[in-house]
This record gives sequence, structure tokens and C-alpha cells, in this order.
Amino acid sequence: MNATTSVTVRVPAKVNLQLAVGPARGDGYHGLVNVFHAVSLFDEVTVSARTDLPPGQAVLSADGERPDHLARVPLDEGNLAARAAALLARHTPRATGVHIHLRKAIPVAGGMAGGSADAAAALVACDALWDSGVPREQLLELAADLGSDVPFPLLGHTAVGTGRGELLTPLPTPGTFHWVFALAEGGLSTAAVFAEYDRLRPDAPEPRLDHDLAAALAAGDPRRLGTALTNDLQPAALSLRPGLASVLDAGRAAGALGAVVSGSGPTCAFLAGSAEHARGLAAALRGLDECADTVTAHGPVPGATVL
Ligand SMILES: C[C@@](CO)(OP(=O)(O)O)[C@H](O)COP(=O)(O)OP(=O)(O)OC[C@H]1O[C@@H](n2ccc(N)nc2=O)[C@H](O)[C@@H]1O
Ligand SMILES: Nc1ncnc2c1ncn2[C@@H]1O[C@H](COP(=O)(O)OP(=O)(O)O)[C@@H](O)[C@H]1O
Repeated sequence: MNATTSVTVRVPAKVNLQLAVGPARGDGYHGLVNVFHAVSLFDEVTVSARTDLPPGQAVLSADGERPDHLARVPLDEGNLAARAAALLARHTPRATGVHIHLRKAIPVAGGMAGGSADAAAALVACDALWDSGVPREQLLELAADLGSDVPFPLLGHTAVGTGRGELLTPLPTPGTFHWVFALAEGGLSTAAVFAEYDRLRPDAPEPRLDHDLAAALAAGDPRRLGTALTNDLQPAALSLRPGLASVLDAGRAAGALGAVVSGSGPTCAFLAGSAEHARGLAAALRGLDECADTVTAHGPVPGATVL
């Protein structure tokens, strides 16, 4: 029998349906109530064995439709997918060197956790390639070591993250929600947005799950969900990128059920009532100076999946 030499994993982007941010903790992070929702905007990560490289060492390549985004993806050991391969290799004797190819569709530094998604996909792909035998619970712990957002794309669907966002509880929701994402020129640094949050909100309260949001999700009701979308980082993202306010306003004026900055931004998310409504909203947003492009997607969708 031939050993597997290559594994491809498809992994979704996320939008945050609620992002409640507490005071800064002593360890440089913030306590969160972070409602993650996986949407049908996918990166694909292909991992191929390279027995000429030391175990866990990676060489990288990337492609995708947006050259300006690709230019911001590091193709060295700093790439989160390379860090994931190196970390998992330390937990299995069967590790090899790898070539990692990233097919990027998730905006880079856009608040949709593309780097975290690639890290989660690389964990799943290397686990399959090496037949590592690492239990799922431990894969989730390794994911959390790589970043607060990395465990969620292993699960997908909708889940609430507590702690710094890494402790996940699934939130089952019936039905499908339709989204439009307005992509911005350039990214925003997550750390810079949290620092701006600290400046704007020195007395942040402890974060709590919003009951209206939980009820809207349990009912699968897009109208209720639209009015319940909140993001405590939004004022900080708007402070660093004031032009985003007009994008949010334009989406609301065009009939979005809800409009919110995704995570640390600068991508703006708009909830629509149907796929057709989403296409109409996207057309209304595309002409704006501050909107570099639009993408439509639906959620929830499953997490990282071997193709
Ligand atoms: C804000 C969120 C919302 O889902 O995502 P993005 O919108 O950036 O994708 C996440 O909390 C980002 O998670 P992730 O991108 O994994 O961040 P990490 O690598 O863990 O941390 C990067 C930096 O962000 C800040 N950080 C992150 C998470 C957290 N709970 N508190 C923080 O203060 C810290 O300054 C940290 O050094
Ligand atoms: N596989 C990757 N894809 C995208 N960005 C990556 C990756 N690995 C590391 N990075 C770095 O992480 C930063 C944040 O990227 P990303 O995860 O896309 O954004 P966000 O944290 O806003 O969701 C990028 O600016 C880039 O320098």
C-alpha cells in the first residue's frame, strides 16, 4: 500500500455575531464572549510530504484571486500554517517535512480569521498526512496554543468562545443565514484594534452572552439576528478606519437586516433575508469608495474538512 503523499483541507472564514470584550487581562489578552459563525468563504490548504526536509519544517506557496491580499501573506516560518505543522510535528514520531500550498479566498488581515483558518486546516491536513493519532481534544489544545481564533475553524457552524475566545461551546441553530461582506483596501492589526479598544473603553465590564442573540439563533430568525449583531471592537476599528462608518450606513440604507464590523475589521458584514437580497445589497455597496470588493456567502457551514 502506498503512503498518502498529499492532503487538501477546505476551511471556512468566520464572522463574529457578538464580540463582547472585557477588561485587559494580566497576560496581554482580553476576556471575550465571542460568537463565531462559519461562512461559505473558504481557503484550501494542501500539504504534501517533503522527505528531504527535517520533520515539521515547511516550504510555502500561495495563490488566490486578490494579489494585494496575497502580498500580505508571509511565506516563511511565520505563516500560521507553517507554525501549525511545526507544532503538530513535535507530537508525532511519524512527521515529515512538508510543502504547504495555500489557496486564499479569505481576506487577509480582514477580521475573518483567514490565518487562523489556515492554521486549523494545516493541523487537520498534517494529522491526516502523518496519521498522527493525536486525539481531537489535543488538536483543539494545540490550535489554542497557535492563536485564540484557531480552535473555531476546526468545529465550524456556530459556537460561543469564552476565555480569550478559545474555549468553545457549540450553539446549534436551524436554517441558513445569507451574508454580504464588504472588503476594504488594506488590513487592520488585531493587536492595534484591541489597544485602541483599551484607550476608548478603560472601564470595560465583564463580557456576557446576549440573550436576544441566543434567542434569534435558536429560532433561526434572520430579522431578530440582524438587530442583535454587536461588536465591542467596532468603535475601535472605526476610530482607526473612519471611512468604514459610511460603508455600514450604506448597507443599512440599502435594507440590510444588520450591519457590523467583522471582528477586528476592516471587513464589514451585512445580513440579508435571502441569497437574492444579498446579491442586491452587494450591488449597492460595490460603488462606494471605501468598499474595495464584495463577497456573498451563507452560514453556518462545517469546519475544516479533508477533500
Ligand atoms: C478579534 C478576533 C475576534 O474573533 O479575531 P480577528 O477579528 O482579528 O480575526 C480574535 O479575538 C483575535 O484572535 P487571534 O487573531 O487568534 O488573536 P491572537 O493571535 O490570539 O492574539 C493577537 C493579539 O490580539 C490581542 N488579543 C487577542 C485575543 C484576545 N482575546 N484578546 C486580545 O487582546 C492581543 O493583543 C494579542 O497579542
Ligand atoms: N496563512 C495566513 N494567511 C493570512 N495571513 C497570515 C497567515 N499566516 C500569518 N498571517 C499574518 O497574519 C496577519 C493576520 O491575518 P488574518 O488571519 O488574515 O487576519 P485577521 O486576524 O484580521 O482575521 C496577516 O497580516 C499576516 O501577516
